[in-house]
Amino acid sequence: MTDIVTDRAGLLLQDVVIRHGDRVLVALTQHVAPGEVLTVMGPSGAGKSTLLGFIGGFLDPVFDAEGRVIVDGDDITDAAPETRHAGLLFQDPLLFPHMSVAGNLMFALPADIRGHMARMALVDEALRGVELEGLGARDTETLSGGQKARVALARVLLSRPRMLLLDEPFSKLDQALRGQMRELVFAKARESRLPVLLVTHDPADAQAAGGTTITLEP
Ligand SMILES: Nc1ncnc2c1ncn2[C@@H]1O[C@H](COP(=O)(O)OP(=O)(O)OP(=O)(O)O)[C@@H](O)[C@H]1O
Repeated sequence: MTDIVTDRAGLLLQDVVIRHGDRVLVALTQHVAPGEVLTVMGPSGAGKSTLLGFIGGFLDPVFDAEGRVIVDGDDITDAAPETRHAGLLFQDPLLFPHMSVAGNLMFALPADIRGHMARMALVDEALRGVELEGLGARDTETLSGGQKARVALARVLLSRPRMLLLDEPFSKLDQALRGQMRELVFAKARESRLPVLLVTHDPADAQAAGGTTITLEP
């Protein structure tokens, strides 16, 4: 066991080992401070998405996992996925099609925020936060790739996450958009003091993230 203080803020992965049969895919202990990024790199099949699945609570049962996932001192290792409050972003923005931007964002708002006006105000604020002010009424199908990525980010932030788990979220964007989007995501994480785990194949993402980078072995 690694001797680590578990009550500090941020995301702590303590003595995590993930196996598939006899193969050890992941073996690590890492702490990600609020607002900081841990970048996970490594070749295809190394286990990057598997690690995200373990943290988010959606690890396929073909894997054996041990170790603890601790967020702001709370041990969530055995918690149901929906109670972990992980904000997930993937390559694909996964927006609900043929629904307005505001409709997509409304879905993410916690149920304890009541009243249409209060909910709309939060949606509008979230849209301003990702520089999409005034686009609430648009059908998501009519948005550009970069705009869809911003809506996906706004939706995740509205869900009041305790951490961000990002699986190659910039890889479908072209070079210029990719740079803008990663700056926006990292800025929002710092602003909201969210620890971030970023899976990527792009060393430029790791460099822009500025935190620790680990490389999983094939
Ligand atoms: N449901 C599953 N059943 C069996 N093997 C699986 C399953 N999911 C993943 N694997 C295997 O586990 C290993 C790790 O997969 P994982 O998706 O975590 O890799 P990755 O590093 O994210 O790869 P990529 O960069 O291609 O996304 C791979 O060998 C993969 O084939």
